[in-house]
Amino acid sequence: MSRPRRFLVEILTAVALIAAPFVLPHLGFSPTTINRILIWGLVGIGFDLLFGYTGLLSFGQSAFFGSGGMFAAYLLTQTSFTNTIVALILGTIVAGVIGYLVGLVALRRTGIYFAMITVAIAEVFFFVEFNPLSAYTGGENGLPGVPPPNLSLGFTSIEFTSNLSMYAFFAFWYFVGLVIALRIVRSPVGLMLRAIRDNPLRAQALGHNIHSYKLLVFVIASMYAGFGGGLLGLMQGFMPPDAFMFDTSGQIVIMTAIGGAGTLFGPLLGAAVWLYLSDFFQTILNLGATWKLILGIVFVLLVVFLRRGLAGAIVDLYDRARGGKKTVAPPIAAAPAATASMPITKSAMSVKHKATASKTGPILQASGLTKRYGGLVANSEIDFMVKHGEIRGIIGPNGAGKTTFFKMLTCEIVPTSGKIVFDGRDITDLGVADACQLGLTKSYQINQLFERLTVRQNLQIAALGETRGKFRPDLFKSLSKVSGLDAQVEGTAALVHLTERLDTPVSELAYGEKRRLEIGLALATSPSLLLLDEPLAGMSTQERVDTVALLKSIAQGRTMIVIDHDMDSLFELVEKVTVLQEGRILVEAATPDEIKTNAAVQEAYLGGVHEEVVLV
Ligand SMILES: Nc1ncnc2c1ncn2[C@@H]1O[C@H](COP(=O)(O)OP(=O)(O)OP(=O)(O)O)[C@@H](O)[C@H]1O
Repeated sequence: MSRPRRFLVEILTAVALIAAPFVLPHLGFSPTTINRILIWGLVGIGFDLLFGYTGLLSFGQSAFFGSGGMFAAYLLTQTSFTNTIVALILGTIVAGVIGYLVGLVALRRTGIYFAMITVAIAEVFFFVEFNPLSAYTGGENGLPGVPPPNLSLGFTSIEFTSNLSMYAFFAFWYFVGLVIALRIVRSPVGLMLRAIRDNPLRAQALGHNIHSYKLLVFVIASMYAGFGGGLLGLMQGFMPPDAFMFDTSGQIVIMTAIGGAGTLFGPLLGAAVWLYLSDFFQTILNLGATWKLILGIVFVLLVVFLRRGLAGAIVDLYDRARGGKKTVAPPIAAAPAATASMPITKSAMSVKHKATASKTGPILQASGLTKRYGGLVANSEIDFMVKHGEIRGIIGPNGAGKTTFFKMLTCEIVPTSGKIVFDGRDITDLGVADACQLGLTKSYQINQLFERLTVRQNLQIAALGETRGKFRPDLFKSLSKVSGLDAQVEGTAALVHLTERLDTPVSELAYGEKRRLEIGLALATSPSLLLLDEPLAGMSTQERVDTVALLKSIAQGRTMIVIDHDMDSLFELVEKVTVLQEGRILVEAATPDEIKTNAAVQEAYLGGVHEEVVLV
């Protein structure tokens, strides 16, 4: 992409920021409202990274907004400190440190529990500000006398006192905040945040430390809030105590919901509408106390009718004006299925396997593996071994414990007792991300994809675990500059015959394609041992034939364990088969022919009918 096109968003934003103070007053915006919009827009960028991109709904932003703002205001009013920019930065750091400590606690839970913890934290900070720390925060009086922004150049100092100069100061920082956020969302970390939003469990199973990424974005959002709090003090010449109020957190959520989450610009648009309407109802229409009621109704209408917020509605309008959304993908019928005759392309051959300590002998050994759920024994005393280069099948009636066994092998669940050794290393107590990093991963019985992202982004998420390890805070690195990523993604797409669909959103794929992508995600992590849990589940007859052909091509030079109920297809693929029944091993490592005539297996499947049957 050419440089101007790559920076189009930044350029358009800069132009809009320059034009705003000349255009908005004609639309009824007061200078103070315009500055407030920038402050809320900036705080909202951090909140959008947390909520819109990562899916973490926090009601605790007031704690960081207040802490950062109060710290900067305290420095500027109660000490001899005069440099407003350094005070802002120090306030931002304080908010970040507090965000880190709060995040350590709050991020231990997810969903509604996380949201509730942040509500409680906001209330705790409000109390602390008013009581134990009132000597520093001014209690209910706040901190008056905050100087206007200034810029010390050594030989001279510029003061931003007029409306326009203060706007320029705030607009500059909004722009800096936006550019930083754009870099973040275009980095590998940005993609990881979206992966966590869409499917945190799969992101973890692909080798990523999702807790660290969540903590990182929580701290970033706290810093944006802290910086915004500092700007509020400078704008008003007074740091108000209500910055800590729960209402502050609520406003950020409301503005982001109106403007559109996951857009970065949504909070700015939301703040513009929200603050404009507040002013309009109170000062122009003189609605008295009823203005809040009307504003509430407007909020409900906006959120109900503009599901993707104002930013989403603008994008939809733009698409419509251009004659509908362009689909990059060919129609589903044109997407090639995998066939036995399809050659493995050069790029597919380049998909890596992780190196193992040895190349022969056992790669995986489980001994005495048991899993109990209360009184139910899902797996009991399983001894199991797979050698390098082997393709092993696992069969067993429904509820035999096959999936539970896979979950223990990939460290997704902890065994009640027993031991798992992978490539000479005891992995029994490791987590699923560590197991994946070592080269042991699985594809799921029920698709676990990142539905809102494209096929390319899905494969990138998987491949990033391999190229970057469990966690790397490379916030400012472009995704396109991660070495080896494109080759791994394109190679894997070729291997699972999804090259044509790389830029198609997963939600638009056919079922068979999704199953192939499910396998592709596991392959893109470069596993040295690949586990496939019912890869043929839910497929039509033709799709099964195609997928078996695909699995045969994938199996070349790999070590794999495959669970499936379709024995005809499985027996075509594997060399040895293990049979599970009621959580125990019934037959260990027999050939498909031995399995077909094994009386115990027939009894397990047919419940005691002792005749030779063809198992299907
Ligand atoms: N999280 C859980 N809590 C309680 N019981 C569980 C849990 N997961 C699995 N089980 C039980 O453990 C037993 C084995 O389940 P599992 O899913 O491993 O069997 P399976 O052989 O994979 O079955 P299927 O072929 O139908 O997928 C079943 O009785 C199941 O109900």
